Amino acid sequence: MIKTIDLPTKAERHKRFGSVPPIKGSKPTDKEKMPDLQNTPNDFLFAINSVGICNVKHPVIVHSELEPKVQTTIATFALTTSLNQMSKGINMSRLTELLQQYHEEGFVLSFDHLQRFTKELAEKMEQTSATLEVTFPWFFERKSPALDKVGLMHADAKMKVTYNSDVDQYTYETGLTGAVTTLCPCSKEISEYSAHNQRGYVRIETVLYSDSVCDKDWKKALLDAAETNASAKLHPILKRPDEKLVTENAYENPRFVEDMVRLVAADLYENPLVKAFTVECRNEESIHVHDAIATITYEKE
Ligand SMILES: Nc1nc2c(ncn2[C@@H]2O[C@H](COP(=O)(O)OP(=O)(O)OP(=O)(O)O)[C@@H](O)[C@H]2O)c(=O)[nH]1
Repeated sequence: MIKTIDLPTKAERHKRFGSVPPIKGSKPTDKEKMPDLQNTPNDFLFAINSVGICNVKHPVIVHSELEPKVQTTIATFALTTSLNQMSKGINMSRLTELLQQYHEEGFVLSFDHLQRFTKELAEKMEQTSATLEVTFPWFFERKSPALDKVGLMHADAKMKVTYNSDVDQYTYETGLTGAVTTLCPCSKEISEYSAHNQRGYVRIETVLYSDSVCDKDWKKALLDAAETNASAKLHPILKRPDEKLVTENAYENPRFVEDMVRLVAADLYENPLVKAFTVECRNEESIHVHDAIATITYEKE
């Protein structure tokens, strides 16, 4: 049997919980009559390198060399501009206004689009430089090594584009963090049986040559650099024949964190798109409660 409660109306409930009617204010409600504090000129002591909004979640379309070739994913944006010393603030609403405009046109995360976006952003905000940074989970199909069982994996990808109107130039950065298996060479060497192994996280950040930004799938190149140098790849689905292969593969390719970052660095060095890079490997050690970590930063010029 349903119990009945004699509830007051919603308006009465709100009143009882403290809501009060709006006052008849004296300040203007028309946009034209409102003071524009952000655009009030004065000497505000310092120019600002970067001001804007971050942690903005938005759906985007991602193209990929791997299956699925087209996917919709949720990205996290940071949209910022520079600000000169004589302006109090930027017009922040214009940042999300532009994001909505691109969303309505179908926002594909290509360097082409991001390049257009940052230039429009700098113009719309009347500032010399604008930066768009976007991170998103990128999904790709992975087959099991023996039985070809297909499942979806993901890595965390990042794109960053900065436009500088003073020189009419862009900078392009990419990033990817992927998980791999690493098996300890020392443990393999000294033990009668087995070797400790763990999940390692490879984080790669790159600065690309401006003239090299093209249709090539940079995500796949960074994923390959991380995975093909590891003891073994991770898989969403493994049957017994697959598991045997993955286990043996890891044993055949032991890696310290130092080995990982050096080998990934060598692949990035050989990649003609990459001008500078940072590679970090962090192993969640299975024989410790702490992690092992190594980093290399390198500039080709
Ligand atoms: N500059 C600045 N704006 C903020 C800050 N915190 C909040 N705001 C935003 O400022 C918004 C007003 O946006 P503006 O773009 O300046 O509004 P507007 O001047 O009516 O917009 P335009 O017509 O495009 O010039 C509010 O909705 C707030 O979200 C802050 O710390 N700095």
